Amino acid sequence: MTVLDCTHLDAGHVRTSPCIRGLDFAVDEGEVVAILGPNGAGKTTLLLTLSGLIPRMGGTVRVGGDEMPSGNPRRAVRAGVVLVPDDRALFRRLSTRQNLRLAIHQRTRRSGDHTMEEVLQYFPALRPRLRVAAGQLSGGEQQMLAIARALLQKPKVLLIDELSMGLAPVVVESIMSVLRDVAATGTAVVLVEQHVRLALEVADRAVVLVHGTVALEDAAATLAADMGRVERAYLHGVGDQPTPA
Ligand SMILES: Nc1ncnc2c1ncn2[C@@H]1O[C@H](COP(=O)(O)OP(=O)(O)OP(=O)(O)O)[C@@H](O)[C@H]1O
Repeated sequence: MTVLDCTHLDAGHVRTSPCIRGLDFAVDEGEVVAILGPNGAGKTTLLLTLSGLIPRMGGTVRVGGDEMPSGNPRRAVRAGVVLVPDDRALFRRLSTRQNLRLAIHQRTRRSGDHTMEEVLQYFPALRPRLRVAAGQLSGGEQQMLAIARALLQKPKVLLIDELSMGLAPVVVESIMSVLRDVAATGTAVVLVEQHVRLALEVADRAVVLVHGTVALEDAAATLAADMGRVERAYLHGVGDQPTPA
């Protein structure tokens, strides 16, 4: 069942020139979708718009069938749309446990919220690090903490911007496998990723954004088996043109 549905979405930072134009995009419960595309394609802008951190310029965003007001991050979180931003936005001087406690304190009153214990089961590596300041954690541990904190909000749609940034591939793979477990519980996961191969390994479906529109969209496994299509979409903004002779 569709959990997030955008139609004719226009978004951006300068009203006269939206960098997302007329985007139609939907995600099902339990689906992992990778948003790929070259620098400046509008991937981060899309996540910021979906999470209400910047107002949209046109179109609609529905979560569980309910239309979201534009530019209302609290409402987005209440509806179940939770963002892990690319800078991870941790309280660096607070301990791992304090960061998690703050998230529990902030969470909404929806029933069935995750407890700290439940999210630590996803990331057991954080257990011995609970007293350590977030700023002292390794990059991988910080990313785990950022995702654990987001899970405490009991997201219906988890948006993650550049999970792999600054992390070794082996660390990224282990975090991505946790995301598959999260998706198996029905949470939709939307990953903006520069690391195309790793993203295609974990995702069910991938969307290549170029200049704010969908240049290519297909099952991740299909794209992983034909990276030439992905490369052509990046280079030319079209995914299905024949390779030039
Ligand atoms: N705060 C801002 N003010 C004005 N323009 C911005 C701002 N942030 C991004 N942009 C512009 O919006 C466009 C889309 O940027 P966005 O960061 O969404 O792209 P992206 O696909 O996430 O790329 P990257 O991988 O480089 O982050 C770019 O042209 C960028 O220069």
